[in-house]
Amino acid sequence: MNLLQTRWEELADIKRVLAKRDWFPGTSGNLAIKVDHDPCSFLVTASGKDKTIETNEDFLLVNALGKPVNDTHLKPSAETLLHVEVFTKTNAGCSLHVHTVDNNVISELYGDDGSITFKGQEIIKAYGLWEEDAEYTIPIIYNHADIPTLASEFSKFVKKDAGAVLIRNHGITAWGRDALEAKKYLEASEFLFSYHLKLLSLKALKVTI
Ligand SMILES: CSC[C@@H](O)[C@@H](O)C(=O)COP(=O)(O)O
Ligand SMILES: [Zn+2]
Repeated sequence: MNLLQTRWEELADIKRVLAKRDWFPGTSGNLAIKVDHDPCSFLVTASGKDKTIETNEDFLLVNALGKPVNDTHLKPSAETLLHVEVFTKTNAGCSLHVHTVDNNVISELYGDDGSITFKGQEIIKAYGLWEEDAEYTIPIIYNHADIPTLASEFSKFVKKDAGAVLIRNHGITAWGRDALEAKKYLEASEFLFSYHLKLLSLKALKVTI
């Protein structure tokens, strides 16, 4: 198998797993995996497709500008420019974007604060933070409809080879040095969102009864 096929299979595996979790409602979400560093090229999901279905047209190869490398009728994801920021500013190898109810609610609850910080949770180790009092902060940005504007706002928080950014009432983009790390950041974040919302609801219930 050549490098392109290997990366295709890796991304297809992640897409299959995330689809099983219902993390692509209404055709939302997009995934990207780096193929080459110099010049930069990456596979990205084709735009507007039902990402729960597997086809041989799920991904296309794009360059550092997010433009298709080969002649194709496929359109790169509408949010390809965000993945461009990840791959051109860091050594990340994979970038994942999903819309979930939990990430949308968290982004709305804490959107005015501009970030949410988690602490005192074992799963924070998934971000590579092993100290007992470790904290992990996820920035929350405004959901600009203009994608170049959204990408440039997003870019302000793309500083490390692995990370996560919430887009208010839209979704999350998480990335890592490889597919495993990007998935780990994404899953840890969704775990923390779900835990936090459950805890808030139960605390509110306790107050009212
Ligand atoms: C129906 S989801 C809205 C889309 O604009 C977008 O946010 C999204 O995540 C999927 O867009 P896509 O172009 O398929 O990658
Ligand atoms: Zn989106």
